[in-house]
Amino acid sequence: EEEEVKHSLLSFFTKLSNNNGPLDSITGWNLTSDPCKDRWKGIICDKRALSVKKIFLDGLNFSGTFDAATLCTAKSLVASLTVVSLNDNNIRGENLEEIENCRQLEILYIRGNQFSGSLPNSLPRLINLKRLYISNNNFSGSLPDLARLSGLTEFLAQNNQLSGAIPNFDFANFGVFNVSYNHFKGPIPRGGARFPVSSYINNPELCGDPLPNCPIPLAASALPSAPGTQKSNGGISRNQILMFSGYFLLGLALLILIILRLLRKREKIKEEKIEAVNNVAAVDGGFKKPNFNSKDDKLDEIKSEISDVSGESGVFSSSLVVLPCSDVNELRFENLFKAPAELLGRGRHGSLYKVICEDQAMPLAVKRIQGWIMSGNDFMRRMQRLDQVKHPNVLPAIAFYCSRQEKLFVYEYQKNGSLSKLLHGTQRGKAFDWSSRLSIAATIAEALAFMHQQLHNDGIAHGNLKSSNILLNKNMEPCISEYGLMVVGNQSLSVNGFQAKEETEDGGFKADIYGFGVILLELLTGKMVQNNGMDLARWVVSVVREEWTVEVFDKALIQEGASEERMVNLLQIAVKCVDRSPEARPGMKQIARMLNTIKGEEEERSMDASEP
Ligand SMILES: Nc1ncnc2c1ncn2[C@@H]1O[C@H](COP(=O)(O)OP(=O)(O)OP(=O)(O)O)[C@@H](O)[C@H]1O
Repeated sequence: EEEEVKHSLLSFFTKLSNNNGPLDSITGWNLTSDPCKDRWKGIICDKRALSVKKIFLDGLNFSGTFDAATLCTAKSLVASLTVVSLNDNNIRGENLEEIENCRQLEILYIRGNQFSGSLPNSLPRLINLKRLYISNNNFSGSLPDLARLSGLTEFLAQNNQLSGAIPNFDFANFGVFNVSYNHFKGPIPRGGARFPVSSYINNPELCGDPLPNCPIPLAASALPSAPGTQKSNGGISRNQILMFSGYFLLGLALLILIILRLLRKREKIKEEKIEAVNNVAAVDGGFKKPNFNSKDDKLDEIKSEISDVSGESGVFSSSLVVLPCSDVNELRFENLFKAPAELLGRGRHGSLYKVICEDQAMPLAVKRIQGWIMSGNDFMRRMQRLDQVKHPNVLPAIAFYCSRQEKLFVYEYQKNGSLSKLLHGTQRGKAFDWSSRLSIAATIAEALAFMHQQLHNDGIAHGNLKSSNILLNKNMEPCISEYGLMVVGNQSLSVNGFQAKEETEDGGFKADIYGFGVILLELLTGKMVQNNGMDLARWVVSVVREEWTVEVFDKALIQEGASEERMVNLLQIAVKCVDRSPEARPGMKQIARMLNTIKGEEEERSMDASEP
């Protein structure tokens, strides 16, 4: 039997590698060794090293064929094989119908290959299948009835040529689902609206929630009219009359709503004027008063955008507050708005502009947040408190502005970009080695622990911690930016793994821990974050649970020879930070301590290595 398994694996690999290429360079795959005991590359066996459980050959440049007939023949192999993962190669398919013989298969990942033609009709007979990734191939034709697979929880099929209807999946079971960029048509089955539009886009004939409604089929209007819907003498049926009166009433209601909104807007502008005057009064004690005399109405992009919302420019000028210890020359509101501004990003919570003021030595970054509901006095108190707590690795605001509808925050522009850019930007590939990553993680942890400790009683957490908010200063040291710009009970409740239902006093702080955990995962995996890091966290946790821990790490780190032991230690901290339950997440002080221990060990090792 063992021989049979070996033969079957070897012929499978030979076909995968097209009789050349990687197979030659992958040592150990031969008839004289044992796939489990001799740990063939890409093979994972059960704990007693008796049977092959998983085949994991992602990104190895295979350009041959996936022959399901060779893989799924040896009896003892098909009885134990649960995972086949061949993502990101250049493989085509052969005898795919035979896949049904690999009946224990739970995971089939063949994303990012050259598969074409129809999906095997036998797929729904893989009754243990839980995850199927076939995205970024050239599969065409309609999907087999995958809805029969009651255990299927993840299905990624984007970027193929698939057509026909989406099977009637029980979406309640799904954690991940994407069929975008295909040719699917017809209505999205019930429950499909659980997933965002991006899971369905670019299927021109697909319709229904969350996409626009499906057109009413023409056939229905061509049907003979039922009794009671007879046309009247004038040619219009009773139903049509009812429908038109419905439209008329709806139109009327809309008109009334618009008038009401306009009236309310006028009222708000009035209130805002009053509040702005109050704001100026409130800042006398703690802050430098702005030097202002603007009545200019030739404002640039930001100003006009803001004016759209407020309708009045002078109101804003009066409440720009410049913080005392900032390094800027007299910062005047009118100069800020006259200066050329470049939109750097429009995030979930606001927009960020780079502004170059003539009278300032350095460019500024201006963050604009809308819809933050907080009274002028509370806001001023918050900013005053934030200004009292300083840490060299937390970027302070230089100035801010507050109105009822929006807040502006002015920072020094950091030309070295963010941690997110460093990890995922065009510079990716430039050495960003393990010890630098570890050092950045430890520095952020210390800074965040300090801020949490100082501001705990004030209830001011960061609220939106993520790698794009970790900026690199001129010495390439990490600085936490935008601390305290999101408020618990407001925007932050739905972000960073912190759901409204879990609201507690410590909510914002626990959300920061989650955000920090996601940053650690980004540093370890090199992977991009989507969906507030929940996808990355879920993926890492599932891989770790499947005992593939090493597979999560960034290939650059593995190639560099980074210490697996310390990476695993860091991963363990990250996994604790992204625990679904906020109470189970450790505190920042404890995290900083653990990180410093790992960093200390790393430094000791490099000192040992450099000693003669
Ligand atoms: N002071 C700064 N100097 C230089 N770049 C900055 C500065 N602050 C932010 N950035 C960068 O500008 C880009 C846009 O910032 P923005 O804050 O709008 O994005 P975001 O953090 O993804 O969104 P949000 O905070 O609304 O969730 C990001 O890449 C960010 O790293």
